[in-house]
Amino acid sequence: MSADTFRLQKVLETFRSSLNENKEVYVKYYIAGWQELVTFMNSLGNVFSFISKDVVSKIQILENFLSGESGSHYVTIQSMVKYELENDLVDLTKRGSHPESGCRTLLRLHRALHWLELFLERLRTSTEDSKTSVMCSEAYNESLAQHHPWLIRKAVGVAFCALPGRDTFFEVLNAGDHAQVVALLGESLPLIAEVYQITEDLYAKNNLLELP
Ligand SMILES: CCCCCCCC/C=C\CCCCCCCC(=O)N[C@@H](COP(=O)(O)O)[C@H](O)/C=C/CCCCCCCCCCCCC
Repeated sequence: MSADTFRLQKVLETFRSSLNENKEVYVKYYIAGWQELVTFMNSLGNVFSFISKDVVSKIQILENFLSGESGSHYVTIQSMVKYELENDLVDLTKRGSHPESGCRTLLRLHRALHWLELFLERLRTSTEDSKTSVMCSEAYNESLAQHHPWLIRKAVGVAFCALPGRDTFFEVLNAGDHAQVVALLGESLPLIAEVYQITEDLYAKNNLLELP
């Protein structure tokens, strides 16, 4: 199996590594989790490339901060928020001199993490008759869609129609038979939910949930 092969287990491991004992979220592992998900999306075909390009560009912005001269402030989401707010590095109400701050970039991924949580929970509890496209779009409408303009929502709707059926989807997750995938999803979801909630609370406390 090549290093580029997607495995659900790797997603679980990266999100597990992203939390420390103080419940801080490591940016390095958070973006590594997203990188794994991009690998998965790329394996589904070119119709998803406009989505993966957007995720990759956001991962790149955060990687640049991490490896830059202020990298030590970007080790955790908590330290990033503190540093950027204390140094006026975030456009809070309209886009200005900091259109690609770490806080606003991570917020886009954070909203997408909510979609992932809702989708994976549907997948975990799905039956043979369930359609991935329906599960995906229901999760999307309950989360990310509220933040996307009409044109993006339409393009996303088209992409959902190209999703493989449930059986193929389970195979691509590369985690064994259906029962094993369901078990691993059951293990992964609380971790993803915890990372999501910690970030949500931090952003809410600092009034960062609507960054332009
Ligand atoms: C455990 C694995 C099983 C499931 C694997 C799913 C893999 C999903 C990988 C990525 C999910 C998509 C993440 C999308 C991030 C979107 C961030 C965003 O909202 N960007 C928009 C706003 O950015 P700014 O303009 O403000 O910088 C941007 O405009 C959006 C562009 C593209 C559309 C994104 C739509 C996302 C739809 C939901 C994902 C569908 C993936 C289906 C694959 C199963």
